[in-house]
Amino acid sequence: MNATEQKQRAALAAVNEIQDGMVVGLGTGSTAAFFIRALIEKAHANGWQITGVATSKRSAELARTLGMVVKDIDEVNAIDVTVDGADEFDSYLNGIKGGGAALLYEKVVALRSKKNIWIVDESKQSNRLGSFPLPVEVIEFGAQQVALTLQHMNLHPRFRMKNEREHLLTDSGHNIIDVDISHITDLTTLADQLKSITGVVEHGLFIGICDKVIIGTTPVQVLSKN
Ligand SMILES: O=C[C@H](O)[C@H](O)[C@H](O)COP(=O)(O)O
Repeated sequence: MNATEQKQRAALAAVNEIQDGMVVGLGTGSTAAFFIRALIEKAHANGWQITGVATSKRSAELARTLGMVVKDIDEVNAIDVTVDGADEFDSYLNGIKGGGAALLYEKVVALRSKKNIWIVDESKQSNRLGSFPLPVEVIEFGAQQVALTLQHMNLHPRFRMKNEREHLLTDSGHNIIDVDISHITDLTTLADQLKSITGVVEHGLFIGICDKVIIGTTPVQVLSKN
């Protein structure tokens, strides 16, 4: 079964975690898009009232186009569960996110959710995080200075590009600098160091946030936090 089929299977399995009346955090990316479509289909078929809280303009637009009520995070009292993809995860359910540049809103929503589920294909599983470049979201002003700091930290920074000349801009108008953390062993310390750099808004290390990973293999594998 290829990666796309696995993403679809994981997304379908995650829909089983949702009940009528829930406020659901909607992740971003190709796997999350499968989930949004499948959830809305089930909600329509069963007459469910589901409210979505989106982690990107893309996901909000997709959900609204398909008929879901999507609210801003500040308009809901609580988020029952968030279902999102991941770029890499390990056996502790820590991971790297932000391959689609949505890490900031994804983390804001995840940290306010009662439960976080990641839906993935098996290629995302890793013994040690760092094969996927870690996205660091930075404000545009002084972004080159932050890149220099990251260079001095030996993290081989590279700006995420929109095209040959322009930096990519996130939904918040920030830049993304991808860094190489494959040689770093203490990721908690690295996370703290990155957050302490003025100009850094957030990074894509999600440590201790995910409660459950659903891998769309046959049969589906579920990893839960102890
Ligand atoms: O910024 C994007 C997100 O973190 C995505 O959830 C992540 O990149 C996984 O995307 P996909 O499901 O397309 O592999």
